[in-house]
Amino acid sequence: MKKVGYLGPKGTFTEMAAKAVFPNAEGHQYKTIPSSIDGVINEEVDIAVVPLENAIEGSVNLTMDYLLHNVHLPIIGEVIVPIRQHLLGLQKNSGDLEAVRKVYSHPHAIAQCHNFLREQFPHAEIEYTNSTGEAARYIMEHPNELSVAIGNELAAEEYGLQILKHNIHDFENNHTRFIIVSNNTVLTKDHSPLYTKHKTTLMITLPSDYSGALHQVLSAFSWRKLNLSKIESRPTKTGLGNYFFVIDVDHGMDDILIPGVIAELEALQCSVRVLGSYPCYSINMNIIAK
Ligand SMILES: O=C(O)C(=O)C[C@]1(C(=O)O)C=C[C@@H](O)C=C1
Repeated sequence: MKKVGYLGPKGTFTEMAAKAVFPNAEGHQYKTIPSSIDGVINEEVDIAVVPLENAIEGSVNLTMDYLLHNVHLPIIGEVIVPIRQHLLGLQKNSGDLEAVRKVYSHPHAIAQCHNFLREQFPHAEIEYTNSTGEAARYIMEHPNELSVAIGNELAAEEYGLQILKHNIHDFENNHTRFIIVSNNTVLTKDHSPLYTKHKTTLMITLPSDYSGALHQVLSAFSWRKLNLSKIESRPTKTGLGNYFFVIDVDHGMDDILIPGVIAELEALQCSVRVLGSYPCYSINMNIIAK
């Protein structure tokens, strides 16, 4: 049986993502995103599932930078999960939300609910936790505090909390994209009925800063009619203004088009690292509810 590592404790969105794609795997919970990735490097687990991008908050830079700078681990899959943030608390505190002193959650969950928090709890303190699951567990463990958490319905169930308010995220179309990394596993379109398409992610470093450099890079994709679904620049961490580009191509690795792009970019003196070519899965609320 495969072992899958993810951000714990029980009741995180990452657990939802991992269980949707690997329903029969043995789950291992880690305290942070880097430690779940290290779990694969240290061979404690076969696979790690980590968040990479949220529709409201943007990229999870911690994940991106850890994969770019700290480890060499291929991306073997992607899963997109709808994110429904709820206000969670103990039943005994449910009657008096005005009395709430502190709101606990993961920084991204807090950021997804900024407007709600400003309107409903203008004077409450925000306490950041390593995950939404950790916030929910904290509320359960501290019944005498006048505190609430932001998290999902799995966490409410796991820690015996009540959903005090449903769907408190500020924008309806809230989704998070998780990536799956592994050294010993290859996923295919047949792995799961949630399959949608294949993608390839490339990390490209330009040789130097000259006019039209990025245009040349992009034209290698455009004349081959390769659609890009994301382009992002991240600091190389070698000095101000030094960046590389991370580009998602809506196309799996093949024998002609992607190798052609790579050869063309290398001829332009760019360096290219393939971060992964992988199947994408997408889940809906009905699957989560099961
Ligand atoms: O705290 C969790 O539940 C997580 O799985 C982390 C995380 C994130 O890092 O963005 C995942 C999905 C949501 O966007 C909020 C938090």
